[in-house]
Amino acid sequence: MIQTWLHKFRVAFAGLFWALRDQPSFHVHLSVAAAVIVVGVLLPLQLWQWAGLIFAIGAVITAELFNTSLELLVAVIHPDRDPRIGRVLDVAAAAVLAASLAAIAIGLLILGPEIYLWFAPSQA
Ligand SMILES: Nc1ncnc2c1ncn2[C@@H]1O[C@H](COP(=O)(O)OP(=O)(O)OP(=O)(O)O)[C@@H](O)[C@H]1O
Repeated sequence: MIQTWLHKFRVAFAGLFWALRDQPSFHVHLSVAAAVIVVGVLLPLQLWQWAGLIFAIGAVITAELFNTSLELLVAVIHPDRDPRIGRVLDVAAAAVLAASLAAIAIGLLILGPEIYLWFAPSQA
């Protein structure tokens, strides 16, 4: 039982590390996520704000992993160009776009006011 779960984790982490190593899009997503986390650490964020940021980062990474998975699958089962395959990949890319736009909105809503308060002159 434990061996089965260890195997599930091992293959999942292998997929994650492969995507991190070989997919340039991931480097962009991870750089932005790292920048958001650094800014978040500098600000006095509450737990629910961290939860929002982590959820947004997780959603983008999840969408990118599914997109990458589909690209790999298409490369194997249908390497020739086909407009229907193109539409499948376009929709998968749109999922990453939708998650990224939502993450940008969440980041601005959470970090925007905090950054403003950080730079605003004290009223005291
Ligand atoms: N086999 C195919 N048939 C038709 N169109 C394709 C095919 N492969 C790729 N495309 C088109 O090229 C676009 C980019 O696909 P590709 O797999 O090159 O993604 P990518 O630019 O490497 O994305 P990412 O940076 O997420 O890895 C697709 O959205 C699709 O419109």
